[in-house]
Order: sequence, then structure tokens, then C-alpha cells
Amino acid sequence: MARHHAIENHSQENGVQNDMEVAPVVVVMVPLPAQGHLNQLLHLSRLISTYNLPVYFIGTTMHNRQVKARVQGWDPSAVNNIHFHEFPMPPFHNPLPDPNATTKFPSQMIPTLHASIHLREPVYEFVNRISSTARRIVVIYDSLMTYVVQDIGSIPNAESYCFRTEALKEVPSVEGCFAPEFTEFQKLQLKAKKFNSGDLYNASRVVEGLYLDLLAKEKTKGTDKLWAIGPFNPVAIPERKDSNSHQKCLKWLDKQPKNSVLFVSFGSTSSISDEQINELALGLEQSEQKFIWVLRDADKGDIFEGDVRRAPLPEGYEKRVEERGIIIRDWAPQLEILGHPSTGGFISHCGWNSCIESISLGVPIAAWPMHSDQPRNAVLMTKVLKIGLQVQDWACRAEVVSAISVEKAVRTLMDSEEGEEMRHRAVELADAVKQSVMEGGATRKEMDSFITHITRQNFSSHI
Ligand SMILES: O=c1ccn([C@@H]2O[C@H](COP(=O)(O)OP(=O)(O)O[C@H]3O[C@H](CO)[C@@H](O)[C@H](O)[C@H]3O)[C@@H](O)[C@H]2O)c(=O)[nH]1
Repeated sequence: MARHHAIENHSQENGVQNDMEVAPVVVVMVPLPAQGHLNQLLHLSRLISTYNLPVYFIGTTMHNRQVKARVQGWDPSAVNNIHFHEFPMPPFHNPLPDPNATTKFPSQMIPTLHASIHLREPVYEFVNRISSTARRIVVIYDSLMTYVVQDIGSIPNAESYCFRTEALKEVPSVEGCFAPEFTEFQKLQLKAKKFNSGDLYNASRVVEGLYLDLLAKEKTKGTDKLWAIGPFNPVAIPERKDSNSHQKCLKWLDKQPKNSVLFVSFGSTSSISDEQINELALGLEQSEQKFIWVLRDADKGDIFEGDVRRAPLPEGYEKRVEERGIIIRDWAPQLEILGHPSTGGFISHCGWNSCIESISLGVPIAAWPMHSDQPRNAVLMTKVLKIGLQVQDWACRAEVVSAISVEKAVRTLMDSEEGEEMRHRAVELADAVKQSVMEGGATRKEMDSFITHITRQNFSSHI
């Protein structure tokens, strides 16, 4: 299917667009209000908007502000047919993350997740309202927002598609990944699952073909359809316009040799203890490799309010490493750093965004999983795709990773034949992923097939 550029000009920040009656299909995104989830559905909005379909990205005022401020690789305000629709967030407790907790699951987010279930009514009302102005409403919702969208099945011209991250998600979790309150929240979603027209994965056949085939076999027993349309993030990072302070590290990267810099970041949901920060700092120093380290705590439910911990570094550390290392304390331009030719390795907690960004930009990883799906993703990266190594075994997760273990992992990744082979495989895989999103590639074909499906002429109600 040929893709078109957006032609609509009637965007309205907080309302329903004026020309809705001309749109046969309108897409509504219902993201979970947490960075790693918001981000993926915003990237997917961009992809769908290129097919000239209007997309409503709906969420709370604060979370829409958050995701717009942090997105990288493209500018949502420059896309006319993505409309942000906002609801107020009910008041909720906004605790700080606990860097010393025995399990690393971000329990500080639980009150936000519970507050999000109050979106059930406003989301239904919004979809119901726009349903009379479009022939079909396609709701794409995060699997953890199933509770919120459960009433949409009663709207005759609405269909809903469940967004899932990686196909591996269907593999059972290992022990120690989730907090019990989160498991309860997941159960609430499962109970609310009433109707679903298909599943969308931020996964690619060239990366997870095996798991997708297994899933497809299971799905044929039911009515669900499945599309693997990842990666959602841009695979080519546009040249930046130098403007803000983040760019300091990109300018520094410009001066470094190819593949010489290690990027260290643990996403938006992990905090590490002072003791662990100390060991990591020393390990990086002793490795004698260049690095950019994002040293920040996990997000709170509301990132715009309250205190933020400023974790201490060893005495005189920043001065000692200033020629070789950059420490970033706020939001880093990760996508641009990973896409930079000087970046040659990544110490990552293996959140799915980080994995798929790393895969699509050809950067091998040193896996340091913390919670949730991360231990599983780490296995995919290290054992299945062989584009990374483990910093520490999951079984030893309660122990502090020593400086010497960090040093060893970093040297292997950045300065050994083994690391070079991983980098080589990572680049090959990234090339295959880039091909897959081009005309005729596997991901593009699936995306075209999804768009053909949702824009089909048969306007009967739920399939
Ligand atoms: O300073 C930063 C820190 C993060 N990022 C971006 O933030 C996202 C982080 O996402 P991810 O790597 O998936 O980590 P988490 O934020 O921890 O993601 C949560 O959500 C993911 C998707 O469900 C899960 O796979 C993870 O386990 C879960 O912790 C990525 O796009 C990064 O590029 C930045 O751009 N700058």
C-alpha cells in the first residue's frame, strides 16, 4: 500500500477535529501512563499517521506533556494528523522511588496505575462521541489498559486492538520480577478482557520470528489476529538541530572515534543504591573506556512534581574521568546517542524500548536486568541473538555488582574480539531491521496489511 503524507490541517489540541465526517477511519491510542509504554504508542501514532489516517493520542494532561517533551527522532507537533486529547488525572499519591528496595520493581508507580483505571468513563465517552463522526473507530490500547477500554465493545462501529511489546512477553516470567500489587493490577486487566479484534506487537519478524510463529499458531485457535509491526521507533535518526543542553553529549560524541563510547542507562523505572553507584563508577573508571552514563532515578508517577534524588559519586570522580566520561543527570537523548557512530556498546537494564532501539541501531549490550520482562529480554539479546553479554546472573540479583565485574563486562564488550563479533552481528541485524521497514520488507508488509484490514470497506461491526 502506498503511503501518503498527512493532508489534514484542522488539528485542535483539546477537541475533536472539525473534518471528522470525511474520515472513514479514526484511530484512538490508549497508552498506559508510564514512559516506556507512552513512548511506544506515540511512535506507533507516527507510523499510522503516515497512512493518512487521523490519530487521537489520549491520556492525562501530565502524561501527554511528558511523552511529547521526551520523544526523540521526530517532532509530534509537526505532524498534522496526530491530535492530543487530554483528561485530568484524579489525585494520586506520588512517592519517590526507593533505590534501596530489595526488589527493583518500580512500586512508586502503582498509585498512578490505579489512578489510571478512573479513565474508563472519560475514554468511553470520548470514543462514543467521535463514533458518530467516523465510519469506523479503531482503538489501539495498551494491554495494561484493558480495564479502561472494556466498555468500548458496546459501540457498534468501534474495534479494539491490543498493543503488546515483544513477542517474548508470552513466555512465562522468571521469579522476582514483579511486585504483588502489580500482579493484582494485571489480573484486573485479564478479567476485563471482553472483546479484542487483534494484537499488535512492537516486534519484528527478523528479530523474534520464532516466537511470533509460535504465537500465530496459538492465535489461529481463537479469533484474534496478530501483526508484528515493530520497531515503532525511527530506525534512521534525523540530523539534529543543535539547540538544548542535551546536545553537549552529542557534540562530544562527534569528536570520539567510531564505536569507542559505551552508553550506560537503566531506562525510566530503575533506581540503584549509593553502594551500587559507587561500584559502577569505579568499574567504568577502571575499564579505561569512554562512556556516557545517565545517572538518574526512576520516574515518579508525576515527573513534574516533587523532589528528585541526586545520587552521590565517589569523591573527585567527575574530575578524574572528565576526559573520558560524561555523566548526565536528567533525561538523555538515548535514541540519538545509540544512533551515533561513536557509540559502540550499551550497558542496559533491557527494557523493551532500549532493546529494540539498540537492535535497530546496531549497538551490542551488556545486559543488567532489574525487573519485569527484563531478564527475559536479556536472554533474547545475549543467548538468542548473541548481540550481548550478561553483566550478572539473574540468580545473583540481590547482590551488588562489584567494580571488577563491571570492568570485566565493559572491557569484553568494548575491547575484545568477542565484543567485536557481537558488534558485527548487531550491525548485521540492524541492517536487516532497517530493510524490514522499507517497501517490500517484512515489517512494512505487516503494517500495510494492518492498515488494509482496518480501512476495509466491509463496515460490519466487530469481527
Ligand atoms: O535518560 C533517558 C532514559 C530513557 N530514555 C528512553 O526511555 C525509554 C525507556 O524505556 P525502556 O528501555 O523500555 O525502559 P523502562 O522505562 O524501564 O520501561 C518499562 O516499560 C518497558 C515496556 O513495557 C518494559 O520492557 C520495561 O521492563 C519497563 O521497565 C527508551 O525509549 C529510552 O530511549 C531516554 O531517552 N533518556
